[in-house]
Amino acid sequence: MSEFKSGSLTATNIHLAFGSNKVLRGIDLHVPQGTTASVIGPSGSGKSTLLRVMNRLIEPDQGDILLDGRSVLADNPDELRRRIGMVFQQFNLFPHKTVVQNVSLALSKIRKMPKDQAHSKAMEQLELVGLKSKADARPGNLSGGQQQRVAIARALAMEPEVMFFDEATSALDPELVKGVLALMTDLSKGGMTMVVVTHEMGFSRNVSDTVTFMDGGVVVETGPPAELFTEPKTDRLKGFLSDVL
Ligand SMILES: Nc1ncnc2c1ncn2[C@@H]1O[C@H](COP(=O)(O)OP(=O)(O)OP(=O)(O)O)[C@@H](O)[C@H]1O
Repeated sequence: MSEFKSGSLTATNIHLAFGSNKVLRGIDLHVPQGTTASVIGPSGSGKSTLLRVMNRLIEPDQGDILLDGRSVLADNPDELRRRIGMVFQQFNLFPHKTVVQNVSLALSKIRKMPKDQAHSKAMEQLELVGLKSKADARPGNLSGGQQQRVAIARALAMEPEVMFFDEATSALDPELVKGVLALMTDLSKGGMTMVVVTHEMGFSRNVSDTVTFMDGGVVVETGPPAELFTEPKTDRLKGFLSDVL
């Protein structure tokens, strides 16, 4: 998997409040092209909100977001969301469409690709995630792990420059987590630029290039996994790791 279009992603001094709840308080995150950044931290620390701000599902109160060094805040948010693929905890597949239709729909509707072309592109993506044989099934007849792989195929079909994963394995039964993490690992090794919010410390430690530990809406520590996991500098990270490892 080395054919990805890929860009660098930078967020600088991001602030966001929901009413009086200051959820993001000056976040900086730099994800060089072709690398994987994992974002870890306790529940409520602002990780999911940060992803949503970076693809402009939510507008920041302050700060900038740059793709390939250029600010995207003035662009049409729909255009940005085409450049950043997102995979959520819930797969949000259309239950009454087939698997291949779920993948091809956005290609024909948003990319305006002719239907037969969208279908072959969708089949290619399903092959990539190991689910070509399920093309004509309904999502409800697939396991949760397979459904999540369809959601990943759907995002990849749009040829994003960056992929966001927001707790992509949290809703899965433990035995299904492995397959999805293996696919994410393949994407990472294949050179996709990725931001992965995760509770999977094994992925964060063994696959990501950098780890960012958030707590209370700020970045407490960031660096290579070997550093953060073996020599945490702050009591907050030490405490978090002793709880989760
Ligand atoms: N749409 C919203 N409106 C109001 N408050 C929100 C909204 N979304 C998130 N919040 C609040 O923002 C804070 C951070 O939430 P967020 O989901 O970003 O945390 P998280 O680190 O991803 O947590 P988790 O690991 O549990 O998913 C929480 O206090 C949450 O209640």
